Amino acid sequence: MTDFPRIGFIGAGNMATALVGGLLAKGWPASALMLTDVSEQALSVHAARGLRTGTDNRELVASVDIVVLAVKPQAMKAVTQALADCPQQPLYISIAAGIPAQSLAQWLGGDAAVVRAMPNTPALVQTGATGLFANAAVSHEQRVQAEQVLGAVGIALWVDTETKIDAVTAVSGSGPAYFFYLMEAMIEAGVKLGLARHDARDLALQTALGAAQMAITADVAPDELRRRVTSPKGTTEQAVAVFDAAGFADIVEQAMRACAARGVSLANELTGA
Ligand SMILES: NC(=O)C1=CN([C@@H]2O[C@H](COP(=O)(O)OP(=O)(O)OC[C@H]3O[C@@H](n4cnc5c(N)ncnc54)[C@H](OP(=O)(O)O)[C@@H]3O)[C@@H](O)[C@H]2O)C=CC1
Ligand SMILES: O=C(O)[C@@H]1CCC=N1
Repeated sequence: MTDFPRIGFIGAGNMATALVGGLLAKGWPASALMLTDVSEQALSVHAARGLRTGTDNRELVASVDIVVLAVKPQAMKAVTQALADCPQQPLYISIAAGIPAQSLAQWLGGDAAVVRAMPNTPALVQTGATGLFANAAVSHEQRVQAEQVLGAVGIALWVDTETKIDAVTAVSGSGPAYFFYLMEAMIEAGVKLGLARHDARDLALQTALGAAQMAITADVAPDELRRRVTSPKGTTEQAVAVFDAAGFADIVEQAMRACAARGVSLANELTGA
């Protein structure tokens, strides 16, 4: 094995593109990355920067150490069943929401080594957050490899039960969308308050970056950081009161519960459980 395991991505869409971009930026050699997709258009951006691309998933399995299954959950059964009789035994890393490792291993022929990973798109800029779960067929060396790949583009942590992957999906897999949604809303509100759109955008995004950076580096929790912004009888207090009156924390919890529940219902729909 080289220092950089060869990684093949089946599905060259949003998440695979974010992971590949993050790995390249981190110094992963382009020669160790390969992608397949049914869409030539999805592959063209990768081919243009010198990566190996193709449409034959079995050929990809034969030429890599790790196969990242990066198709939509709805396509996963057909994609994996078509690989069941491949003689090679790579490590499979599925990034699909919902689909259990046991179903994947069964579709892949029975005893495949499967890591379920739930990454997120900030992997593109090395600030990804990934939860990992390994089935019993995954060796210690393969666990290290999975961590090496996902850890190259952000933080990667193991969860001890597979059901927690749905919770990871609710927090960090889908999480970037929640923050983008808040950014969108803040920009629109800033414009309504009289700012030029580009100023509202610059201020909102820099504030998101600054708040995340502070929350990560501070020695106190986010609630204390919030209190430090909230002067008694001041302006922030008024904004927070409006959030509270609308049930902000409850809304966030309901949204995240719906997200995690969709992981479960996807599994039921797509595995016949
Ligand atoms: N987007 C995100 O933020 C995250 C996504 N995920 C998971 O990642 C997976 C991919 O999501 P995302 O990247 O957003 O989806 P995309 O639809 O952007 O990418 C999937 C790609 O796979 C292609 N594809 C379909 N069938 C095959 C096949 N048989 N062989 C090879 N490629 C095929 C699709 O082509 P076509 O469109 O023509 O069908 C598409 O280009 C999903 O399972 C999702 O749950 C996990 C974490 C975060
Ligand atoms: O929305 C989805 O289903 C995928 C999984 C997590 C983020 N995007």
